[in-house]
Amino acid sequence: MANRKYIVGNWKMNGLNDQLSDIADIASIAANHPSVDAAICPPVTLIASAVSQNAAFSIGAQDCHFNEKGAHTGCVSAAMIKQAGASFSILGHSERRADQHETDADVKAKAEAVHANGLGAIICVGETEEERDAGQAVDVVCGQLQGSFPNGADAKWLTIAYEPVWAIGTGRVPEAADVEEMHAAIRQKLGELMGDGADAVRILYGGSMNGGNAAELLAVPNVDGGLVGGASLTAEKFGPIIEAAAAS
Ligand SMILES: O=C(CO)COP(=O)(O)O
Repeated sequence: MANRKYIVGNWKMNGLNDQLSDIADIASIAANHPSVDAAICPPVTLIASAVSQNAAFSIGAQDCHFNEKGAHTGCVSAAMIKQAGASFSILGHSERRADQHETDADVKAKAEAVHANGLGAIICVGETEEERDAGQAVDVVCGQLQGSFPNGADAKWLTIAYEPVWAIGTGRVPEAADVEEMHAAIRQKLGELMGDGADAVRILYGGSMNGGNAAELLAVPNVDGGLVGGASLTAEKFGPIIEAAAAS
């Protein structure tokens, strides 16, 4: 049976208090499409307000530290994002792997930390353009998945997001056949890593998804949803993606 579609907006470093109304607008579109799981990950500063204003809508974080507490200036723990009201966190986004030198081992530890706090995790993987051109895309992504894979993984709390680095924020989207190949490879790798439960783990596609291409991407086998950046910032842009998921 196909998995329920999961459409997640990653606001990255965008959003001041004024944009809380966009989250409310997105939450009401989501409420009209109960067959789809939708969520927004605003900056950590907006999590508590977004949760208190939209009780029935899922709000996530974009990262957290793997340690419970301590001398980590500027970081937040899994317990902190939970207390703010987040129900899950994106982890290992390529922007963090690149800018913050996050390793697979860091991402694995973060996933185990969020799970220990009763939160869900979306682990991001994806190849660079150089890696794709060199024919290494599947090996790189499966290697990241293996290295980042948490102990105790279960579809109840774990989601994978395939985000080709070269498709993020560029308007470039891979061919459907390439998305299909990668998602099938991720599904197979999940099978090796966790056995029977692998089919229920949702695998999202991310990278320049928008209202115009969502239907085609969401129709690809093993694409169980989307992780959306730029097109998640307003209800006008994000709504059509939720609608495409509902129609898929
Ligand atoms: O990185 C992404 C989501 O995490 C994708 O970003 P864009 O949708 O802006 O390409």
